[in-house]
Amino acid sequence: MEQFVRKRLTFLTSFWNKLRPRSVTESCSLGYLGSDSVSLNSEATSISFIPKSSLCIALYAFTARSAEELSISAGDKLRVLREEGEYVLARRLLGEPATGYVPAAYVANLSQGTSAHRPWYFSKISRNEAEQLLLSPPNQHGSFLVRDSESSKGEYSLSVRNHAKVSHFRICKSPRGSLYIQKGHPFPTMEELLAFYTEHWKVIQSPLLQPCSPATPPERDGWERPRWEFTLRRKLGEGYFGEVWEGLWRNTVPVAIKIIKADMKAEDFTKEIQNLKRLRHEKLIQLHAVCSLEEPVYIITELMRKGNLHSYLNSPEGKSLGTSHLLNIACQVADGMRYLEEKHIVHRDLAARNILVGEELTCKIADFGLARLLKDDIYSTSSSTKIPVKWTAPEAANYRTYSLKSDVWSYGILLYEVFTYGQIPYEGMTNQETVRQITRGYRLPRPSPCPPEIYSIMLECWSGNTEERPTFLALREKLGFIYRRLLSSLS
Ligand SMILES: Nc1ncnc2c1ncn2[C@@H]1O[C@H](COP(=O)(O)OP(=O)(O)OP(=O)(O)O)[C@@H](O)[C@H]1O
Repeated sequence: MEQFVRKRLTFLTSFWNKLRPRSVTESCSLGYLGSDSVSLNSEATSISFIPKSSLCIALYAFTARSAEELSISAGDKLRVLREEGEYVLARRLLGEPATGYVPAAYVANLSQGTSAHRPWYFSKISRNEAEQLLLSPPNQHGSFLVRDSESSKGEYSLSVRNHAKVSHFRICKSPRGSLYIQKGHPFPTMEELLAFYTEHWKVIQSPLLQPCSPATPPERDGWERPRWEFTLRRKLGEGYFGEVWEGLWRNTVPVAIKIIKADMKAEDFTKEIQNLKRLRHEKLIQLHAVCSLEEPVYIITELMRKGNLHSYLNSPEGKSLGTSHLLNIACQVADGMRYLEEKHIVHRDLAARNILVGEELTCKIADFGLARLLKDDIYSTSSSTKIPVKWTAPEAANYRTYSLKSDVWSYGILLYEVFTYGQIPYEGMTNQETVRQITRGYRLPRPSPCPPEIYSIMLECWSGNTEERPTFLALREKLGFIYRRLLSSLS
C-alpha cells in the first residue's frame, strides 16, 4: 500500500515521508518527485555550482506549443535562467538537456519548498474560478484542488472534477485546529485528510487522482525579448513617440531602437507594434523585436543607415541622384504600397519623411502608427490626430475619410518630393491656404527635373475624383515600365 501511494500519488510523498521516513539519501528527495526522480542530495554533489535560488522544480506537466517552449513533466528539476513576465526561461537538469520557456506558475523555487509539496493548494481562487480551471485542459477527471473558503474565513474547500462536473466539499476547522469534511472524522493536517480521501474516495463519490494544473498563460509572444540583449550606441532622430537610436542586438547585430516616451498612451503605440507584427514585405520596415514588459518600451526594427528619405534627398549624396535613381525609389515605394493595398491596409501618413533609406538605395516604408485595416474601403475617424495637411487628400483632410485612394494622393506628393530632391510641397503656403487652393483645383507645378510622363502620373494621383486615381498595382506597373525603358535607353 505504501509503495502504491508513494509511486502513484506522488503529490502525497511529503506526507508519507513524514509518516514513514526513508533512508537519509531518500529523505532528501523532493516531495513532489515521481519514482524516476533523483534526490537533491545526489544532484547537489554534481551541480553544486548552481546558485540555489535558480533551482526549481516543475509542479505540473507542460507540453510545449512552439519550438521556443520546453515540455516538462511534474517533478522535473530545472535551472531558471531568467524570468520574462508570465514565463521563465528554464534548462532541464536531468535527462535530455533542453532549454525553453515554461509558464512561471508551473515551477516552484526549491529554496521555498512548500509550494513544491502542495501543488494542489490554490489559495486565492473563487468557487467559479476553480470550476473553470478544473474543467479546462490539461485538467481531467480526478483533478482536484484545495482553496480558501469564500464564506468561512480560515476554512477551506476541496474542489474535485468528476467527469464533466465539479463537486465542492467544505473542509471545516475544529476549535483545536484539526480539519474535517465529515463531522467526527478529523485529521491533524491537510495532507492526512487528502491521503484518507484519496484512498477512501467512495465516501465523497469523487476520486482524487491528480492535483489541478494552473491556467496556461497565452502563448509567449515570440517578438518579446529581454532588454539586456540591446545596447544603445547613437541617437538617430526623434519622432512623436520618442527617440530612435542605432543599437546592437547581443553586441553583434545592428538594429534601430525606438524608445517610447513614458507619457505616451499605450493604445497609440501598440497599434504601430501590432501593424508591424502582421506585415512582412521587403519594402516595408521589418520589426525585429519588442521589449514591452517594462517601461520604456523598445520597438526594435531593422537599421536603415541612411535615415529618412526626406533628409537623404537633401543630403549631398541624395542631390547627386539622377532621374533613373529617383524613378527607382518611386518604384520601390509603389511596390510596398501595392502590398498594403492587397492587404486592404491604409497607411494614412505616406510621405518622404516616413520612407527609410538603406545601403544601395534600398527604400522601405515605415511609420505604421496611423495605419488601419479598411473594413469598407474607407476608414472614417473623428479623432483630432494632427493631419499632415499638405500630404493629405482633400476628402481625408476635410471629412477624415481615408482610403487607399487617399494614400494614392499622398503618393503623388511623395513623387513630388522625390523629383524636387526633398522640397516642401506648396512652399510658402499655409495649411489652410493649401486646402483652399486644392479645393479650387490648384495643383503643384511640374518640378523641372521631372519627366512629363511622371508629372502626368502625379496629376492622376491628385484627381479630385477618387475613382479616377490609379491603384498602387497600376502605379507600380506604369513606373516600372518607364524605369526599364529609361535604363535600356541609357545602356
Ligand atoms: N529603422 C530606422 N533606421 C534608421 N533610422 C531610423 C529608423 N527609424 C527611424 N529612424 C530615424 O529616426 C527618425 C525618427 O523616426 P520616428 O519614426 O520616430 O519619427 P518620424 O517618422 O520622423 O515622426 P513621427 O513619429 O512623428 O511620425 C526618422 O526620421 C529617421 O531619421
